[in-house]
Amino acid sequence: MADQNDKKVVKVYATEEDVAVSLAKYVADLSAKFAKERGSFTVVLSGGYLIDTIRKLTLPPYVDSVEWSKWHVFWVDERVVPKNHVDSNYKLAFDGFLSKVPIPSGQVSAINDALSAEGAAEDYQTGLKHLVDTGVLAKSSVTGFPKFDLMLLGMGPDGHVASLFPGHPLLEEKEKWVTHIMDSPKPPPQRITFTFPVINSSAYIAMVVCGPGEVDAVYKALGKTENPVLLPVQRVTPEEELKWFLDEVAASKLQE
Ligand SMILES: O=C(O)[C@H](O)[C@@H](O)[C@H](O)[C@H](O)COP(=O)(O)O
Repeated sequence: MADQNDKKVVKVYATEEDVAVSLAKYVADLSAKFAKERGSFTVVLSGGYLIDTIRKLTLPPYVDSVEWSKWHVFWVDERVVPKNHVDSNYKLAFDGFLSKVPIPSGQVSAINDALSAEGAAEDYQTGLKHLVDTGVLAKSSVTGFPKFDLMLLGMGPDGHVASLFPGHPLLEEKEKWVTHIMDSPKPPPQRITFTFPVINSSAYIAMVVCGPGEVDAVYKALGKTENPVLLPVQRVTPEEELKWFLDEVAASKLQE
């Protein structure tokens, strides 16, 4: 098996606008590749600024050229709140992205917001199993976990990804595909999240970080000094490629 570092690409763009332009092309190219190879494209979104950074996909040429009918959309994590709540990652993605592109609504897998955190995580996992059984969602021949085509992830200032926070026992989950957290240090406290075995079984991951908030975390994750304890983001190792999209501000400590 290739060294994980062979799969890591770090790209630094002058501005956030340049990141957005380049990210749209990356996503559109992968959409075309998987639509052709598999007949579907399974895309996982996170919350946070990521949704704003994929805005170019909602504009020409992509809004007209991407095969949106092949897309199946999921969330790497979701807050356990109603879908119309200001904290909902579904609402964030709907308002900023999904309402502007013609993805069939039946192919958008939101959490069931009528359930408890535990129930919603189980229900989401059951939905994923069904999609693996019907072949919409691939399965990793390496791990046996579902293999999403592309995850679009953001990172928090503490190096968290999804709702997997530094020092939290959920970092060690090895069996479940989707789990729940009742004590998220970032509000709101109740969330559901994909686990590392699922994140790391995906084919491609774009890690998108712009602006000043995560400068130290980017440096810890990608700088020359080794940390005694890995940040959650440093545990991210997809099967094909991990591509970091940084602007010069986020990468400023790396370039010192
Ligand atoms: O629900 C969440 O909290 C997000 O899905 C989370 O994974 C997010 O992507 C990072 O925390 C970065 O968030 P910011 O963009 O808000 O810094």
